[in-house]
Amino acid sequence: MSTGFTLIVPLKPPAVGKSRLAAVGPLRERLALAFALDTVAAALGSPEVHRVLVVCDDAAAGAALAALGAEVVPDAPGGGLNAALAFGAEQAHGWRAALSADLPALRERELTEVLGAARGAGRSFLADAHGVGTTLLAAAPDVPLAPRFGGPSRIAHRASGASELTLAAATVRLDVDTPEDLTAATSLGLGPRTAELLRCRSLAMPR
Ligand SMILES: Nc1nc2c(ncn2[C@@H]2O[C@H](COP(=O)(O)OP(=O)(O)OP(=O)(O)O)[C@@H](O)[C@H]2O)c(=O)[nH]1
Ligand SMILES: C=C(OP(=O)(O)O)C(=O)O
Repeated sequence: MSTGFTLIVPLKPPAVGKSRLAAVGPLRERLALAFALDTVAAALGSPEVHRVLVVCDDAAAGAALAALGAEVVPDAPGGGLNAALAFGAEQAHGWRAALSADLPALRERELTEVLGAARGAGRSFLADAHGVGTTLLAAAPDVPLAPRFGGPSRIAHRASGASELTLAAATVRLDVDTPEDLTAATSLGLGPRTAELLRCRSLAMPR
């Protein structure tokens, strides 16, 4: 069995996800997919990653992610984020980590460092850039992932006994929920698909 991680990446259908980005207008749906593509492409480049399993009900998004090399399974439980993650985790063995799909600045080197650090604990997590949520939750072989994402999940993961990872890893922490987060991710350096989409938008905008 490979010793690399299986990453479980949950993705809401882009047509309904990223609602807090409504202010960007009709580009929101394409941005949601571009974030996921940049996240998965960077993740697949990490030598710590053996497999990326995306849990998503949208056929077009699933096909685009599969073309990058991800495996895609439908969100069969349909019971929200933690149910989707638990379902994905059931289909993986060995080291597993849940990773948010909205990390458009993700750098493979930083993800590699975080996953390497996660091997020091049975179950561990990385808080988001705001220090409120979680972007990554990892578990050793035979340790249940027991995801508690959603809202103030940093405190929920701590309370559940997971160890908090303390690396800086700015690009792994920066999940984009709001236009302000998108500005912050742009400063860190966006992945190519998200950057291209924003470049086309700025060309289309009247000066
Ligand atoms: N498969 C699946 N993924 C989900 C579900 N809910 C959230 N996600 C994904 O989980 C990650 C974190 O979710 P959020 O940051 O809240 O994303 P979101 O729900 O698209 O954003 P908002 O509409 O602004 O709340 C993102 O990658 C989402 O696409 C779900 O019910 N099923
Ligand atoms: C799902 C989460 O967060 P958000 O909706 O803020 O991205 C989380 O951090 O657990």
